[in-house]
Amino acid sequence: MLNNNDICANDQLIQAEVQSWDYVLSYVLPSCIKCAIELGIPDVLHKNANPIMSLSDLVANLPNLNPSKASFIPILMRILVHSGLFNYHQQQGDGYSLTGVGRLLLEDDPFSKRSFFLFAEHPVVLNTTVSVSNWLRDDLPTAFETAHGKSHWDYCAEEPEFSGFFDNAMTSDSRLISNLLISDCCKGVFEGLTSLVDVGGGTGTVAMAIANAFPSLKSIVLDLPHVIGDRKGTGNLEFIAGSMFDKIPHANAILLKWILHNWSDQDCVKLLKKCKESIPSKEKGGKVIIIEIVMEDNNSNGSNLFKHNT
Ligand SMILES: C[S@@+](CC[C@H](N)C(=O)[O-])C[C@H]1O[C@@H](n2cnc3c(N)ncnc32)[C@H](O)[C@@H]1O
Ligand SMILES: COc1cc(O)c2c(=O)c(O)c(-c3ccc(O)c(O)c3)oc2c1
Repeated sequence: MLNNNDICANDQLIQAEVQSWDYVLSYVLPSCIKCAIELGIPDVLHKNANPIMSLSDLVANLPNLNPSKASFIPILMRILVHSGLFNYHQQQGDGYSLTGVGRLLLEDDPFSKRSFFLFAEHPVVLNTTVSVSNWLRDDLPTAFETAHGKSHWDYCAEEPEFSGFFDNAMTSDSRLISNLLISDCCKGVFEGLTSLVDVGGGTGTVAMAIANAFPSLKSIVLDLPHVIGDRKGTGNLEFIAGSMFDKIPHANAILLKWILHNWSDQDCVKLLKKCKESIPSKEKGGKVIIIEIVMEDNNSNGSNLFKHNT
């Protein structure tokens, strides 16, 4: 048993205590970001900070803030300043402005990540994340099924409100990535292709950018019927509703952006075999282009575990 003097001298314990508060309170920041977005703070700052906006002007311009809650805004702003989303300018007469990452919370920024923040804090997602330990104890394939009784995709087909949040989140990421894909650093991948299927291509943001950048390349978006809806292509862009596990249209190339990570290894093998059936051989120019977030394997322990199991 440690006495008080031992605790005082135990640097490791003090450090662990500090670190544990970081973990315990880590739920605060995402909920503050959601709150700021829903109150319209980033957009109000963007329109009115010239170059900074005072707290009283900010509070007066928030469209749906109940006046009785105005005194809570400084603490919200303090958390968001501390986290690097807003700047606080003390020398220039007390005021706020947006930082570079804060700009990504704007509704109309071309690379806005707003929808991803709102999706990540959606109650359906939060209920999934708190179900992980139950999922590890039951025999269902995903934590989503443990929490909601059906797969994420079946749920989306039945719940247009949640499906909209998900599709908007994916679209927000695709805007930045599609600009990158057609830029000098990546466009070589598409040169010489005459057709491409964006499998699970969602609302078509990436396929549309590729179709515009390469007029002689036909871009096809394949996704589930509730995502394609009544989207119609134009010119060299086509939308097809269907399941990638049934049939993938024939093309020179297939794009899989953020698809494989959603599926088990067995399903990925099934899907990649379907892809192979739909493209020419490698020698004849066929290719599958995969875009995923890759974790670096610097201290190998975690990912080696996975390698042993698969
Ligand atoms: C993580 S999202 C990625 C969307 C898009 N590729 C992107 O990066 O923004 C996965 C997509 O796969 C689609 N999807 C899921 N199951 C599918 C299936 N069986 N056939 C076709 N698309 C499917 C979903 O509707 C969703 O649009
Ligand atoms: C880079 O961040 C990503 C990328 C993705 O492709 C997905 C994704 O596909 C996904 O289903 C989900 C997801 C997470 C929790 C849920 O409860 C849920 O219904 C869906 O999150 C993602 C996050």
